[in-house]
Amino acid sequence: MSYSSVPILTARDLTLSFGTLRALESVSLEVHPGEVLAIVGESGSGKTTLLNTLYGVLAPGAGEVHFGENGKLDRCVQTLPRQQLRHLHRSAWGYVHQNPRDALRMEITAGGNIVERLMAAGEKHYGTLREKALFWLQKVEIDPKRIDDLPGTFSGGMQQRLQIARTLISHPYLLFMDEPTSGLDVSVQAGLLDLLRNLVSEQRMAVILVTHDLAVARLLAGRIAVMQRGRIIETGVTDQVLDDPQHPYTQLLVSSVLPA
Ligand SMILES: Nc1ncnc2c1ncn2[C@@H]1O[C@H](COP(=O)(O)OP(=O)(O)OP(=O)(O)O)[C@@H](O)[C@H]1O
Repeated sequence: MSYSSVPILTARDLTLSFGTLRALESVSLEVHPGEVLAIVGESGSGKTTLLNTLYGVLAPGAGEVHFGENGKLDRCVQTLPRQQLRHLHRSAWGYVHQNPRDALRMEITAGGNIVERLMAAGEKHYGTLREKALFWLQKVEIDPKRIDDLPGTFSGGMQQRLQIARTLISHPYLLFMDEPTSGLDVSVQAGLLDLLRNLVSEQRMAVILVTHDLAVARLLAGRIAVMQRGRIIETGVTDQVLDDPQHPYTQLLVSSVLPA
């Protein structure tokens, strides 16, 4: 795939420290419309820190993240007024957490969870909200009869599906995902990955996906960035990087996970 289009997000020279620990070191990247970029690396390499810095909930010590649609990177995450960042997070961007409980409101029904973004955007009509909730329940393959149940009565995999429905209902153009399938058992993971792959291509979203699982990266991502100790040490088309890794660390990562 070629990326001749203008990116919708760029990061330049991001550096971030936690005390004396350098969690990000001169990280630069670009995300293009409709592409899935996987960020991989071993535990502690800085993947989640990078994702949260791109998303604007962690402030880098140096560097900036610019974004925008329609060919213009005219906004900066770090200087965006807090209220505008919150609005962006509720509408044009989405974030799928590893643990759905970090996103779901456990005290309101499944349907209520799904339509929260629409309500925040001003939709008040009960019939419309109910119809949208039913539509999205079906889309993420949850029995619509569960619409009035609390998320706490759902399995882990179903809670993750609920979180995805709740995030995608506003049709974000950019989705941040942090290990969306880890913590689920293998058969549940497979179904969820299938669903995610279909939704991402159907909704034509760009996705920044953090995963330690190279098989997940291979399945979902067109491009991959490999992190080691806070740096991106190799990046490229996923199949090329995984089939012919150039950096010794990527070679180690691939040989320790993927069958030869
Ligand atoms: N809030 C924090 N305070 C201090 N250190 C932190 C904090 N968050 C992360 N770190 C440290 O920063 C480094 C990068 O952590 P990060 O969570 O980004 O790695 P990761 O690649 O996402 O790891 P994992 O796959 O285990 O989630 C680690 O050494 C971690 O201990």
